Amino acid sequence: MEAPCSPPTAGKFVVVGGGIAGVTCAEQLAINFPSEDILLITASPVIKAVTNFKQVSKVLEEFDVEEQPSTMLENRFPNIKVIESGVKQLKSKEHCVLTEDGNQHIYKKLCLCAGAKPKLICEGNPYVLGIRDTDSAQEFQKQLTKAKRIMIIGNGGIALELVYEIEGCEVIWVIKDKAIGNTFFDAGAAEFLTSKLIDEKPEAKIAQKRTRYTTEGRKKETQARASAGNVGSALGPDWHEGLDLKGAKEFSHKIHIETMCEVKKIYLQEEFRISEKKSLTFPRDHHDQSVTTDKEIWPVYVELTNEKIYGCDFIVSATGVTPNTEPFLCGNNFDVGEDGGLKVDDHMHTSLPDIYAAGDICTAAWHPSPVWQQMRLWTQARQMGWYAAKCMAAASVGESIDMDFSFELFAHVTKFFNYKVVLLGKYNAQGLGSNHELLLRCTKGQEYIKAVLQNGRMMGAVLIGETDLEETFENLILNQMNLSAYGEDLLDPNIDIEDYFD
Ligand SMILES: Cc1cc2nc3c(=O)[nH]c(=O)nc-3n(C[C@H](O)[C@H](O)[C@H](O)COP(=O)(O)OP(=O)(O)OC[C@H]3O[C@@H](n4cnc5c(N)ncnc54)[C@H](O)[C@@H]3O)c2cc1C
Ligand SMILES: NC(=O)C1=CN([C@@H]2O[C@H](COP(=O)(O)OP(=O)(O)OC[C@H]3O[C@@H](n4cnc5c(N)ncnc54)[C@H](O)[C@@H]3O)[C@@H](O)[C@H]2O)C=CC1
Repeated sequence: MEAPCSPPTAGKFVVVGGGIAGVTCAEQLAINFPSEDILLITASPVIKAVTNFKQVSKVLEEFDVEEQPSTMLENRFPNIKVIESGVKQLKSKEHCVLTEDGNQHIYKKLCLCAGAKPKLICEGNPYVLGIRDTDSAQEFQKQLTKAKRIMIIGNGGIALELVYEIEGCEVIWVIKDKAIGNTFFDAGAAEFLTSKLIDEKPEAKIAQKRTRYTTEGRKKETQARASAGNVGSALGPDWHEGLDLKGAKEFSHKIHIETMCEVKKIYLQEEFRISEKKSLTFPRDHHDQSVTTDKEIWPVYVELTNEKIYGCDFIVSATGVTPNTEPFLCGNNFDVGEDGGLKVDDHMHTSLPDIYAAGDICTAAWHPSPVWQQMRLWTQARQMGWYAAKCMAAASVGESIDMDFSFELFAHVTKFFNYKVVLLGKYNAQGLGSNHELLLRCTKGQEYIKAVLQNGRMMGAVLIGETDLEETFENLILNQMNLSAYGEDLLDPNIDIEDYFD
């Protein structure tokens, strides 16, 4: 029997999770309260630190992420103490968390930043892999080196990155939608990008921001695992840079896309043999030499809802994430969002006293700005962690603060298919209904620009390629200037629109 937690008289600020959200929150608390001890409890042996942070415009930001041993964080902030152990239970009434190492920790204010885990199409099948942290990415790479054909399910960030990066292996890409990349793009942008997939020649990568990983202290850490049952921190931008994503053969992209369908049934080899069903060969065009033959026997077979069956070496389920809430829910009456996250208000406060949440684990349940939406991304994890710390600090001295400016406008910079991609505001006209217009400019192989307008005001934009328009568009969305008079000039490449709005 565990001893009951003592009452919350001398509790500390406690943060759970060593990802971007948790580390940013702990750092900010440490700065605000230099004479208090801040406890960071994390299941993973390494933490994620934001370095070289640069505010490039009002809302767009750039930074590197370093995976570091937790001692580096403690050295930088002597008042942060890191405990490497998973939280197994939260007793919110007693203001106490219990960790797997058998200890209990009393908090005065707690911030839950335990991230999320892959939402797999089926649990417990050894041929279905998810990618989240360093361990799962390495396992995927190991399997890929032996693979002749894999299947990728899902149409979001991970799938987009994988189909472009994988070489030397046939890829069957199964998507529910008509066009690729539905979480980020409309059909027009998808068409612009698709030409890159058919391009057989690998091209030089453009210089872009990289996630840097420290090697210092990492040797023993790479062998270490997150505490039993827990995942490590999520990977971030350019997670695949250090991995050689090459299959068993010598060629670049070989991708077949099955659109508007899902997985109906997965058969193991023997099950499939008994079923006497027939699988298809890899679809090829006339000048294509297929690497696999009709005679191939695969470890696993997938029947799709369009009745087609393909065999493959393994399946990647890149089908989104589920917030890591289990250890915190039992016995605690949290309000939980439809996506399974802990609902937080505009001060990152959950529905329970003194408990905050930030990053992938939470569901933003405040009334958002008309041009902001939550997406489980690196930048939002940092912004939420930082703002949660500010709110915790203010509340502990009886003050209140205004919502941080970063939640005024959704802004995401990333790279897909070797193009720089900037997404702003309601970039896909999300929630705008039919009452909006789109302005488009596209130069094949170079750039794709889309502006979303409603009642003459810019509500969002997609900028693919080196467009140099992000700051101007960011300002136009933020100041909600009436642009009706400019019409199509707005995207005319012969007009320098920055001059218009200076
Ligand atoms: C493959 C991949 C590529 C991505 N690429 C991008 C990208 O290009 N751009 C972008 O913006 N975003 C990207 N993301 C998303 C981004 O990485 C996440 O949104 C972000 O890192 C979430 O941060 P977090 O701190 O909320 O959670 P996490 O990074 O998941 O951290 C959670 C932490 O909590 C710990 N933890 C979990 N359970 C417990 C427990 N019970 N007790 C104690 N500790 C616990 C974990 O060990 C971990 O340290 C990518 C994600 C993946 C998986
Ligand atoms: N460059 C970037 O910004 C990147 C961001 N990420 C982030 O990492 C996280 C995980 O990435 P993803 O797994 O790609 O999630 P995601 O949320 O980006 O995409 C999930 C995709 O899976 C599809 N899907 C869901 N259930 C399905 C089912 N049963 N069958 C078929 N398809 C299904 C959805 O329609 C969607 O296309 C996300 O938060 C994502 O935003 C990941 C990689 C790159």
